[in-house]
Amino acid sequence: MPKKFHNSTLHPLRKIWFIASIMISCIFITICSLILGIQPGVYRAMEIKGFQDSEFSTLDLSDDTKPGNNSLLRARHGRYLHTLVPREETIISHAALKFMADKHLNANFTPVSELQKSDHRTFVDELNLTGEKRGEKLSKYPSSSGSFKRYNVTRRLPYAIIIGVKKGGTRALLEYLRLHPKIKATGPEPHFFDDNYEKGLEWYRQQMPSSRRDQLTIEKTPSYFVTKEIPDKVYKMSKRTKLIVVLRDPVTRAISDYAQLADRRPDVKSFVELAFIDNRTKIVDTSWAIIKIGIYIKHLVNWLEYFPLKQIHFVSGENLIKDPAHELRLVQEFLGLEPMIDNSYFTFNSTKGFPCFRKQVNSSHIHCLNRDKGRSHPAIDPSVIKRLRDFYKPFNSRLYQITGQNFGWT
Ligand SMILES: Nc1ncnc2c1ncn2[C@@H]1O[C@H](COP(=O)(O)OS(=O)(=O)O)[C@@H](OP(=O)(O)O)[C@H]1O
Repeated sequence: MPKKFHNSTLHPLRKIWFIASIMISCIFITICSLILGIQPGVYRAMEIKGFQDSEFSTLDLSDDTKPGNNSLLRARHGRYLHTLVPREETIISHAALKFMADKHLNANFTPVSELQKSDHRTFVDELNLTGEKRGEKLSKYPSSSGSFKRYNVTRRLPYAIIIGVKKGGTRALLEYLRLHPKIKATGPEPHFFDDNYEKGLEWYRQQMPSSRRDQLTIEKTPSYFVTKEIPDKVYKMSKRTKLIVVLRDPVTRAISDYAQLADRRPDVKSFVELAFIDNRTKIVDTSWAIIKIGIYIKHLVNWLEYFPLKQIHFVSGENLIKDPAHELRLVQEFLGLEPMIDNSYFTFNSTKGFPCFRKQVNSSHIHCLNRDKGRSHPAIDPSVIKRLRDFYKPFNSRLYQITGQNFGWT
């Protein structure tokens, strides 16, 4: 098996769509299709990956980039290979450089258009992904050595999405994740896949915050989880998208959702009137959205048609309040990040009844979510609560079974 290095530091060239790809018997460097403006596929010695398939999700194109004086690697073993070493700020992975040096290999250039003419095989599953546009502005950040290196700062389609659930604690989770230096998160919910889909992926990308190439972009729109058509749409954007769902006891969730509704529409009917088809028989009205959202397993099944379970991370909404650092550790792990958000960021605010947090670990300034998070709930008769708990029980059991996670709702 050839050993693969994913080179996330190569610097592609303007005009001439060069590829940075090295294949010398055991080294194979891949690069993202977007950079080249060509479909993912295998082009002789190089592999072009789809946008999200490649961590290299930036377009490092700048107007002043020109081919440098280095030249393409030409393999000695009958196979040719291509890479680019255009200018001094172009960095090839150390592994590749060392290998080249060890083998006394030279560099050279070959336009991608030429490579495309030669044998080409397309990966079917990564077609038509769009992502970042060419020619985005480059920003400068000081490197650790004190000199300036070019880092591509641009807006990127999300690497992970908090897809639900409404009133689960999604805002808290997003704000906590924002504390991680490798995470960039949206502010408002973009509602791309439900309300703005016709605007296209470029519109969606524009809703994202700018990020460096070593940062992950995350958005949250809790309505995604319960909308049937959305898994397909997310899959079409990228089947690699990581999905996060914050789940909270469906009965408390329903009451929380109702409390918000009643805040906005004081003339709304009582919870009991809406929750049951008939108050006397106490048949639960499953057509009421506030009830329907809580049948989590039903919605999850739609996602599982497109995404494997291991690509979906479930956060316990209750634990997120009780022990945010623990839940955050699991999420950071899931995202493949070094765990940096720990206990030292959180402090429990007993007046609010929720954790609040500091944005910098040493800061004395504490932030809490605003007043529409953690609002007081209307008092609901215990018999109503019991009836709803009984209603959700079989669905919850199935959820525990499928996810392998017991959320402990009774
Ligand atoms: N730190 C902190 N501060 C305040 N609130 C917190 C926090 N952590 C979790 N929660 C719970 O988040 C619930 C709101 O969930 P969402 O943010 O998903 O709501 S929304 O769907 O975006 O409207 C919100 O629901 P309510 O208590 O019913 O308001 C809270 O229970």
